[in-house]
Amino acid sequence: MDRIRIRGGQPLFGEIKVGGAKNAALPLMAAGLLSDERLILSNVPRLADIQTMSVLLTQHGVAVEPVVEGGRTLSIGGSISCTEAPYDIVRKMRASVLVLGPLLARVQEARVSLPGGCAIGTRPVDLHLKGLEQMGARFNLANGYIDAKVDGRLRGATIVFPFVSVGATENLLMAACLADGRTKLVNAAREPEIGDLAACLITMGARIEGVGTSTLIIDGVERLHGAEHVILPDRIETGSYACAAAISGGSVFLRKARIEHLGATIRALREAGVEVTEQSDGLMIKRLNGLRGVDVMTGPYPEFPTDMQAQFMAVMSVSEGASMVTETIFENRFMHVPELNRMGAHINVHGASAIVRGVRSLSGAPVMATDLRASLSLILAGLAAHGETIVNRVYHLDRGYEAVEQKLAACGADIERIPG
Ligand SMILES: CC(=O)N[C@H]1[C@@H](OP(=O)(O)OP(=O)(O)OC[C@H]2O[C@@H](n3ccc(=O)[nH]c3=O)[C@H](O)[C@@H]2O)O[C@H](CO)[C@@H](O)[C@@H]1O
Ligand SMILES: C=C(OP(=O)(O)O)C(=O)O
Repeated sequence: MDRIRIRGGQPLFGEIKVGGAKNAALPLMAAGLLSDERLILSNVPRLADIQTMSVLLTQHGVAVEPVVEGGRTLSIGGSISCTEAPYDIVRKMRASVLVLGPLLARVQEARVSLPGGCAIGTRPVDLHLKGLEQMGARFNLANGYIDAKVDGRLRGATIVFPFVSVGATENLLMAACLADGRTKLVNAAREPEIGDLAACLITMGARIEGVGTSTLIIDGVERLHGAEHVILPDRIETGSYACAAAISGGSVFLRKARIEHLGATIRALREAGVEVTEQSDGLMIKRLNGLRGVDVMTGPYPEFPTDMQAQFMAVMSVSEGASMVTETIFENRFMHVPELNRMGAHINVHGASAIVRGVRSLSGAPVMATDLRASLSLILAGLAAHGETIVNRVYHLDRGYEAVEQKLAACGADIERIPG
């Protein structure tokens, strides 16, 4: 297994290009199941999760091919010959469940492995299933699989989500595009990745209103056609590298970063003493003086993203004063805390909140990455720490960050991958 070695203490200067958003690319690829015609997606990041979704779509019989060998544009298309999403693929990536809505809408049946929990929480899919049931789907849960069927087309329905779910909103939005009649999704998630998915579906011929709001109205059509779509830049990758500049000091230009998707993250960084300036084609992040503790609470967009919580906590661990970091989305997303504490951080967890008392410096140590964003928080701590940090279990990182060690090294970080 690969590891990442960091020798901390170097300020970062330079430029990092932000890639396409993983959490937009995955549902967009699943949307490729909604039409026989080709969906051409560009700005696709090179990530393990994208590879997993490609394998899954191929398993359904759909061709996923780069338009130019080695390029970042994928062509997805073809008829569906198999409706099973097997355990061996779904266990690698929970977002695999996003094929359920499109398969039911397109071919009226699906057999999808239940995703189960992961390191950050139990993560059920009950809202996905309840919504699809309201649209006429029938489910049988047995042997770890969701067996789903619908007689004829899915039917439009009014679905009121009891709380905000990104995945359930995406699954039902895609299903509703080919349903018979009008679907109303109330209390829908408003993450920019959902706006990106809706924009692509509209280009494919879907009729969707309310994009960007918490009520989506979809008038089903009989078929969708091919389209070309450019995936939006990854706001979590952007925020993660902004935290790298913050924790290391220096100044880094994040090319392609879009300020409008980063409101809560940028507010927190600015409050902590980081300078964030919008420039043409990106954001300049500078940290010239010390950092201050800031309280943050995660929540659905536009609130502070749970996917930035671990990285921001690493920054808080070396900021002056105390800060309180509250996690409201996932019940177990503090797995990075004991690892940060092993590096000299002073963090106590009380229920859903972590009290971070800033320390003057961290010290390098061997640490274990437990999930995707926790991995990056340990890399950030390593950048600020004295001495050497080795981050183990880098496969989590590879799910969602492309060439992280190369991007940071290009800005002066002493970081390398040690092949395992
Ligand atoms: C591939 C992708 O885009 N992943 C993102 C997506 O995950 P994902 O779509 O899985 O997250 P959700 O928004 O659905 O989850 C929010 C909360 O709702 C709960 N829940 C969800 C569905 C359901 O049927 N029942 C239920 O109880 C979850 O356990 C969690 O506590 O949004 C999360 C919240 O912003 C992000 O952290 C993930 O990076
Ligand atoms: C939690 C994440 O992804 P997933 O929902 O795919 O586990 C993430 O991107 O931080």
